[in-house]
Amino acid sequence: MPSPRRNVEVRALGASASSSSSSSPSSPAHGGGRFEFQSLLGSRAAGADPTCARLRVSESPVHRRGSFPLAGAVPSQAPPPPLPEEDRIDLNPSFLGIALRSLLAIDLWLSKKLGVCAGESSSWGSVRPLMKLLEISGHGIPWLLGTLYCLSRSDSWAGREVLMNLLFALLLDLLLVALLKGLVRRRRPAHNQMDMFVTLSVDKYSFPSGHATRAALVSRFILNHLVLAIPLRVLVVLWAFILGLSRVMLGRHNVTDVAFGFFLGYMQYSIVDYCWLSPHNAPVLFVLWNQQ
Ligand SMILES: CC(C)=CCC/C(C)=C/CC/C(C)=C/COP(=O)(O)O
Repeated sequence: MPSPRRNVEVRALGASASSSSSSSPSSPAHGGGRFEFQSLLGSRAAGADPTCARLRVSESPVHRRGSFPLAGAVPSQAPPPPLPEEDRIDLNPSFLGIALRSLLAIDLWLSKKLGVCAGESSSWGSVRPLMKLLEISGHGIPWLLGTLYCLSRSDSWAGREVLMNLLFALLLDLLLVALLKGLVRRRRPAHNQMDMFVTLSVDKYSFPSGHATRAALVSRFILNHLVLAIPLRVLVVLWAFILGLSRVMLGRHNVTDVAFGFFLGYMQYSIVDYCWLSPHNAPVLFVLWNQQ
């Protein structure tokens, strides 16, 4: 008794097609089996989904009798009946899907290549301690404690206003990064050693890089609110860039985590600037702080 055969169709959006009606299942050109692409234009009459071309996997060359060692064990004589709609698996390899997959593959490959300080035995393992020092320079705790300390020492309204907004920026950053990490749940690269200085539970995830968001946010904040000589301004930008690069070199992140982190941090500053806290729009905050 012939074993029941489950047909699976792979839908390819926009794939070029040849109508199934024009090819015989047993024609020599098809080796007795059949690749069935139903054209976007040509298969409406056959009741096909007009947005999809279909490849019947069970009849693909690898399933053809004799074309694969195991396939010969299951004789197939009659062409299969038409597929019910619910038996199809939509893989939908759209152009966007293919582009994203390719970007992801490049991202993983490049990140692995750049992860030269991921372990002591890595090719640049000797600079790992320096990278970890850089890591602490962009960590949330020193920035939060430093800002609180400066706030407590500040004796001018203008200084307090800037520092209050920096505190707001740092807290907003922590919140947004935690939210995104929890939503996206992208794992850190396999070559990462989880030996980071104080982390939150969401920090087991890598997208986006919290260090990169902070680096972009803080450096844009400093450049806009501190009067610095040009060499110092260059140093601030360099610090942010090298901190981002060090995340990939340490194996903590993939390149896209850091790139998106820079973008997010940059945008976060725009939010902070837009909602700028001042004694006029948030008097309670300033009065409360003054009473401390
Ligand atoms: C007020 C409060 C919740 C402070 C928490 C500060 C803290 C532990 C931040 C975590 C910073 C961190 C390890 C971020 C991870 O950075 P990635 O670049 O590895 O994403």
